[in-house]
Amino acid sequence: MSPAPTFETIPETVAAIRKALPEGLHTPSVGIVCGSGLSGLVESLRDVTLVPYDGLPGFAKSTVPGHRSSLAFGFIGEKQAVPVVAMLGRFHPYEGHSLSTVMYPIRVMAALGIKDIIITNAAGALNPEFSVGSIVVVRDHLALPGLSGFNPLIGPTFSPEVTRFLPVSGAYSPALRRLAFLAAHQLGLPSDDLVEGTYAWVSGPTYESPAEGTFLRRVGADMVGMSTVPEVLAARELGVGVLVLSLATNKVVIPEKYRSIKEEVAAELAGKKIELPVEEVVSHAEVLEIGKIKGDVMRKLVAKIIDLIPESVRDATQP
Ligand SMILES: O=P(O)(O)O[C@H]1O[C@H](CO)[C@@H](O)[C@H]1O
Ligand code: HPA
Repeated sequence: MSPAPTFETIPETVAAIRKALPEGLHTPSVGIVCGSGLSGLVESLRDVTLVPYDGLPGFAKSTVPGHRSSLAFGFIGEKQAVPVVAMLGRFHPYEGHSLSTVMYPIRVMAALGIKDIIITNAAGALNPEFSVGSIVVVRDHLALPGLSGFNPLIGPTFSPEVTRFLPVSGAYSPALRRLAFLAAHQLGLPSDDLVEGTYAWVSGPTYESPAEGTFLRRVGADMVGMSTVPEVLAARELGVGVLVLSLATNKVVIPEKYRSIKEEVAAELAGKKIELPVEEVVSHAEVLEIGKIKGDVMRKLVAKIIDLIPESVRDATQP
C-alpha cells in the first residue's frame, strides 16, 4: 500500500503541478474525475497539458484497465473558456490504495482552486427502470464501508481548517444537478437517458452476489459502484460543489426467484424436459464497452454542464 499522503505534502504537489503548466492554467475552476472507460472526456478540452501522476508527491498509479494515470489541464466551453483539470484515472481502495491516497487528488485539485467538481463513474444498475447506457445524476449515497467502520474521514482531520463532523445531507449540489438536466435538454438527449438516483458505495473488487444486489436494492440504492464516495467526502470537506454522473454499464443480477437445482433434478428424474436459464455474468470488459459506446454522450454532457455553470457560481463556494 502506498504511504498515506497528508495535507502537509499538498503545497509540494501543487508546486510540482504548477511548474508543469502554462500560466493560464494554474488555477482551474472545475475538476473532472473520469470513471472506468471514460477518459475520453478529455477530448472536450482545448490546449491540453498532461501532468502524469508518476512523480507527483502523494499520487499513486492507477492499476485498473480503463484508467490512465495523468492529470489533464485545459479549457472547456463554447460561451467561455473555463480552465479545468481532469483526472484521467482514479484510485480505488480495492487496488490496495489507502483511503487518504484515494482522496488526495481531490484535495490537491481543491488547493489548485477548483470550485466545482464533476465526478463520473461506471456503475451497476439496481433500479429495474434504468437501462444499460442510462446516465444517473446522483442525489444521495449509501456508503456501506463507511457505515461499517471504514468511513474515509476516520482518523486525524485532514487539516486544522476542516470540520470534524461533516454533514452530508446536501452533498450533491441541487444547483449542479439542475444544470445537468438543463444541459441534457439543450443537447436534445432523450428524457430517459438522464435519470436520478442513489449510489451505493461498496469496496469491491468482486461484483455483487445476487443476495447482495437484492439487499442493496431493498435498502434504497439505484446504482452500485466501487468508487466516488470518498472523493465526494473529500470535496465537500473543502467546500467544493459536487455533481456525480454514474453511467449504468450493466444491470446487477437480482433474481425474482432463485433457480432451484433441486426442482431441476426432480424434473429430470421424472423424465420432464426443462429449459435451463441463461446465467448472467458481469465483466469489466462489458463495463468498458458501454463506456466506449456512451463516452461521447457523457463527454458532450459534461462539457455543456461546465458551459452552463455561471461564473458567479464558479467563483463562489457552493452551498
Ligand atoms: O467507479 P469506476 O472507477 O468508474 O469503476 C467501476 O468499474 C470497475 C468495475 O468494473 C470498478 O472500479 C467500479 O467502481
Ligand atoms: N457493481 C459494482 N461496481 C460496478 C458495477 C457493478 O455491477 N458495474 C460497474 N462498476
